[in-house]
Amino acid sequence: MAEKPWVRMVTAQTPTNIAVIKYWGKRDETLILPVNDSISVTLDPAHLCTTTTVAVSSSFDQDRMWLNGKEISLSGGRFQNCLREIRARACDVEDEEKGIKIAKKDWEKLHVHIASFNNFPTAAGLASSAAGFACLVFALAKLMNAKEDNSELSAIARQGSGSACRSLFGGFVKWIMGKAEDGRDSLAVQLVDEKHWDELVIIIAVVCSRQKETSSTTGMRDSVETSLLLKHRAKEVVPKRITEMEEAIKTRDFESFAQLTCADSNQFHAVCLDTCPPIFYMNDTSHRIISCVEKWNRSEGTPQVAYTFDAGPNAVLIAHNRKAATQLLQKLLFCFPPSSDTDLNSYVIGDKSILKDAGIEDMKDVEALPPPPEIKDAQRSKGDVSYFICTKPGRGPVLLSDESQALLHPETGLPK
Ligand SMILES: Nc1ncnc2c1ncn2[C@@H]1O[C@H](COP(=O)(O)OP(=O)(O)OP(=O)(O)O)[C@@H](O)[C@H]1O
Ligand SMILES: C[C@@](O)(CCOP(=O)(O)OP(=O)(O)O)CC(=O)O
Repeated sequence: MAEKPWVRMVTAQTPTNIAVIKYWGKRDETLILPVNDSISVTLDPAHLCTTTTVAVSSSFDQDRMWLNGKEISLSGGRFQNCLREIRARACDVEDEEKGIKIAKKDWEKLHVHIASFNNFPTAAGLASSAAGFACLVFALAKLMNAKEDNSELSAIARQGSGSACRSLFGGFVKWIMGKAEDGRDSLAVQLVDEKHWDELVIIIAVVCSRQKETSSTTGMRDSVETSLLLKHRAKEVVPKRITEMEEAIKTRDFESFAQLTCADSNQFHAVCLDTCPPIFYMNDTSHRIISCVEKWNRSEGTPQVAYTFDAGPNAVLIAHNRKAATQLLQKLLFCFPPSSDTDLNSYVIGDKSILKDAGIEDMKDVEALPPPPEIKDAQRSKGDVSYFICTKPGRGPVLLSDESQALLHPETGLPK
């Protein structure tokens, strides 16, 4: 090792993902092994992503982490499992430019600093844990020169949070549940990359929620213990749906894709209701959004939009193409206009070009929107949606080589 204090850093950016065939239920709580396969679409990191810088230095005396600028404890089992698994795969590192040489055996003694930032709200039902653990594992693997490919790394990220394993790839991703008791075959694989079906547009309605939600971890534990519907779903329903979903994605068959996505989201929430005590993740606004999409799809004769809801009230709406997304946004803004003190610019974020396509430039345009003809006596309710995010399927993790994007100081290894 070099004699004078040195810091080696790596910065990575990782997307979040939304499941279209849901993971719900574990067969092993510690290793995080699921009761069924799941499939997700990765969301464009331009709008929703985690950036993580990891640093190693002989001068660090303990592992430390800062999340969104605040120091957090790394003592939790999930962080410890990820750190241990990555350290076990560390290899020799040589940085000639900085004169740093770290031998494989040294990694056991060296400590790391981690700084992470989510460009979207943390723990708000937007899968920050998925992007967060994927980014942590990916960045540490690069720092420690681990030779594992992204599928192998996904099996480590899985031990941070199950859904995190699917954030190691872009496009559409399948988490294979695996059979092995030690979980080595429970990992993610890419089905197709983000270019395969690039006409899809995704609009997320971040729904105001007053009630405290049951965490996914607790919720799925209760479902495994009490829901008979979950047993039936995992054994009979999901295996068939996985095959059909893979085919729909491969052939870009939006009709089948939408039917499967909506049905699977609804069944997941039915399992939550079938759990004792029952879990309510969706609220009235979520139900109104479903009804709005169902009515429109029905009136068109063929689905224009698919909806899916995770463990919270937020709606993720996947539109067939830009035209459908434009019409969808008009309908959504009619039904859920911003409250009087919110400006349009902060109400529709992400890819704002869809707003432009919809001919909406200011609040006057929102007020002038016609009611969706397929909804009888369409009501307008202000303030039920916090904001909308317009996005699309996106790429997997990347390394950021520009040091100015690092979250840790290159000399001290402390947050900038
Ligand atoms: N960038 C990050 N790096 C590492 N861990 C993170 C990061 N962001 C979030 N986490 C972890 O995930 C936890 C939040 O996960 P939680 O499941 O409560 O919310 P969520 O993933 O945002 O929402 P949901 O799972 O309902 O979609 C945080 O407390 C932290 O432990
Ligand atoms: C409803 C879901 O979003 C559940 C995600 O659960 P988590 O991955 O957050 O749970 P843990 O593995 O306990 O961390 C469906 C999905 O993403 O497949």
